[in-house]
Amino acid sequence: MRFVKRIYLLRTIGLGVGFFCVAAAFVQQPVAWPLWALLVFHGYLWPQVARAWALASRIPYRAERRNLVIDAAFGGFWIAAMQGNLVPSAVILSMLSMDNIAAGGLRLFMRGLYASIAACALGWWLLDAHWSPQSDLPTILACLPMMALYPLALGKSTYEMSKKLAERSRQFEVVSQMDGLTHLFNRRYWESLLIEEFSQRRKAPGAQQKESFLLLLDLDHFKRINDTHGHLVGDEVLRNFAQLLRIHLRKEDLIGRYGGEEFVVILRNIAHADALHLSQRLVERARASQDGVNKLYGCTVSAGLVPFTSDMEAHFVWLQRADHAMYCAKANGRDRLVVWEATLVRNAEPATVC
Ligand SMILES: Nc1nc2c(ncn2[C@@H]2O[C@H](COP(=O)(O)OP(=O)(O)OP(=O)(O)O)[C@@H](O)[C@H]2O)c(=O)[nH]1
Repeated sequence: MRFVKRIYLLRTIGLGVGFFCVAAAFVQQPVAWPLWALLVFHGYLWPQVARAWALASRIPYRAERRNLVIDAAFGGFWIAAMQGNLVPSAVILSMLSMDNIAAGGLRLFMRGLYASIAACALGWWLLDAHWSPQSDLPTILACLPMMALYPLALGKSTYEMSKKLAERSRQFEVVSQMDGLTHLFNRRYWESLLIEEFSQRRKAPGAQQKESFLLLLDLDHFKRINDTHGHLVGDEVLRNFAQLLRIHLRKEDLIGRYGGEEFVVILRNIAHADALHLSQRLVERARASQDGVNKLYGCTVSAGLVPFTSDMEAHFVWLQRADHAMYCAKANGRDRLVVWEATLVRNAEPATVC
């Protein structure tokens, strides 16, 4: 529909001023009234007819491409009717080509060209035309508005469209990075941020004064929320917890939903004591959010915190350590923070201390 609207505007301008090119050639070499009538129809009625026809069809975009080929055929016919009057013929051909290549690339351009050649040959034969390429001064002058106005209109319309496309693709990019429920970063995108942070830290370990931490948070007994209150409330808890993270973390922290009821945060460029304090505060805030607007329906959170250390060979080691620390928090009774350290040994018995 938008394509039809765009072409309608361009066609109205193009044919409105193009009328004068052909009309001037008809004055230079007089023609019979049916050709004048056809010219008036093409110049001022055809844009309306083409739009209505395209909009009434099942696939307006395809119908409009067909209309563009008809435009090209009209162009070819006018060249024959003007007996090859050189300046208006060249202007019409170049404007039509520009139109078709802009609207449908080389393929539409070639289809338009064939249609122009066929209609020109048919017109030449029907009208028994004679090659008469001279253009007098009034004809040349009548072509000037077309040469000046139409490329401007087409350029403006193409610019507007590419601006819209750039905006759309930016929106798509943002949407593709987000988790639909919580509007935090989704796992795929967040993991790419983790890889980036990891490689920056590996490349230049001393570049930042402070450290980077990975924090993994998992809601406790979340299944119970779903089982007791239903999935809609479960979703609400996930959204509320995401909001809690947004409120209490810093703007440089990269927060993602890792999956289900698991959340991950990269705490960038932060002192050890601050990372610890921030993470501990999140656990306490979750515990305190049992009612109020952002309530968690009794859910607490278990968290694992891991500093970046240069002995990690890959980003997933960082993740594994965070998972390990979080698992220890669960195993130690949940609702707590565990900071990873090398002595932390995963125990086979979930109930025992890590
Ligand atoms: N409402 C809702 N539930 C989800 C979503 N994603 C995962 N879940 C549920 O989250 C629950 C996770 O359950 P478990 O893995 O047993 O974890 P838990 O109950 O939190 O237990 P612990 O982690 O051991 O404390 C499952 O019931 C999933 O169906 C979601 O997007 N919305």
